[in-house]
Amino acid sequence: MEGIERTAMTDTWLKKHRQIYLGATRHPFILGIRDGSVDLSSFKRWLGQDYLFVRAFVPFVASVLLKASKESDENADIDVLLGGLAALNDEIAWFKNEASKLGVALASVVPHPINLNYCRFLESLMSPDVDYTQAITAFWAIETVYQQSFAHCLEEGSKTPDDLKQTCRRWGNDDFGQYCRALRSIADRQLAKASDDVVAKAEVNLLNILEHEVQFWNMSHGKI
Ligand SMILES: Cc1ncc(CNC=O)c(N)n1
Repeated sequence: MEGIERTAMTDTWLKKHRQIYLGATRHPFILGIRDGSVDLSSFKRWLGQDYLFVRAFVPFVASVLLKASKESDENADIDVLLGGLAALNDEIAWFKNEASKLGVALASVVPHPINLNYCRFLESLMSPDVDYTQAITAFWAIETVYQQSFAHCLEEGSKTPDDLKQTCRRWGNDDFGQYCRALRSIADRQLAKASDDVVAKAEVNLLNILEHEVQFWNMSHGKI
């Protein structure tokens, strides 16, 4: 392998699965935010469900941190993951504040079956049988879908209403973009030294995540 640079795995996958990836990051719900046509009831439904998702995401991120501490020799990985947990702490406070502004009672939000399904998938990734490479790759994918989706709503030419801009900035800001790039480079480093079996599993997980994310956005319509 010496002297031969393997192309970054995530790059290969995003090219190979471009259409599915765009299905998750350019979903009609996001396009509706971007052009201002989204309705408030959809936004509120997404907010309530995503709050529940984020609460379930915390133990998943903790499990990735635990795997990093056991399986990675890089202290820097822990720093990145700890930053991720700190961001989730802010995020939960933001959800509570946003929900109270919009009159969404978080304590009485009933988790939708699509949400429960995604949370069950997260739980399966927390198993000790799932190694650090798979866990960090899944983590990168989940964060990146939100980063890319909301950054799209802030690009030149977008007509995102002012009151939705702060939501978009939460995931679409440059720091979050930098953080996602850090996760991506950890994932690529791990994938470059992983067995074919682990790489294959990580790719299947990526496809599952993209599908879960599409379903999650679909939920905002309230028709399913
Ligand atoms: C369904 C879903 N996917 C990804 C994220 C982004 N990560 C943490 O906030 C999220 N909030 N919700």
